[in-house]
Amino acid sequence: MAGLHVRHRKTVALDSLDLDFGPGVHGLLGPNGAGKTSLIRVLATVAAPTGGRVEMLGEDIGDPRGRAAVRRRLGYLPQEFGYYPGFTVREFVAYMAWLKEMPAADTPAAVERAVARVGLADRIDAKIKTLSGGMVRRVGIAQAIVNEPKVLFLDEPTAGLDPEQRVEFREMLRELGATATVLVSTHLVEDVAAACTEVTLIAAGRLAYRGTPDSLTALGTTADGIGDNPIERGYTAALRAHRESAAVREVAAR
Ligand SMILES: Nc1ncnc2c1ncn2[C@@H]1O[C@H](COP(=O)(O)OP(=O)(O)OP(=O)(O)O)[C@@H](O)[C@H]1O
Repeated sequence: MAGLHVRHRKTVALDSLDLDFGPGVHGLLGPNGAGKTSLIRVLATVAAPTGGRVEMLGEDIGDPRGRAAVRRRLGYLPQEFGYYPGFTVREFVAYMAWLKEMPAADTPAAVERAVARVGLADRIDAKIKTLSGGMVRRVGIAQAIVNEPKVLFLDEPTAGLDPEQRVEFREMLRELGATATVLVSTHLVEDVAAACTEVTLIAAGRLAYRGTPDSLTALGTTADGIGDNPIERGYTAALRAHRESAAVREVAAR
């Protein structure tokens, strides 16, 4: 993507962002209001940017035909996902497969595979309204992966999962990252350390840091950050360094 700009009324959520994501699992980190959801919504083609260009899977998503082609190969779990409480898990995931224009003949097996992958095979015919919050989150992940997407966007996917499910989820992320580009927004720095191949940190709509989880951890052992473990210290140190250089640039521009 190049020069990506998103504005919500007077708030600039993304400020001329230039980024590329290759195969693997990318952790998207940043403080509240950094612009993570705004970025994911544009990449998932549910919101149009106010400026800039995004190319994905060889298509320009600013073009309706490119967007339609990408949507069939894309998976998206929104931060808050809407579902029909009276639907069963099977019905809901099948409905999402239909929206993604999957061939009807492939859908039943694909639904069962996706639901099994998130550990809900035994609840596939339960109504969603009877599931716990963490299980509903897993239904959200199942609908995102039902079409075996080449690009997958997950906005806070581990919110509401219990510790055991989070560990299982990280394992699934690593598997998904072997064949797809996965972008995961999270506040849980330890999820990033465990499952991501690359970390992108944004702050106030700009790129603040990019590197591997190991390089962020290394930063936490040498730089002056705060946190309970090296990667958390790396995160806070990178954020601080970015804010200091942004302040210097602002003074210089006056
Ligand atoms: N619909 C909206 N109307 C007005 N302002 C918005 C809207 N959506 C987002 N914003 C603003 O845009 C900025 C970026 O928000 P965004 O939700 O993308 O951040 P985030 O990094 O996902 O935050 P969080 O970690 O809290 O989920 C924030 O200042 C937010 O207040």
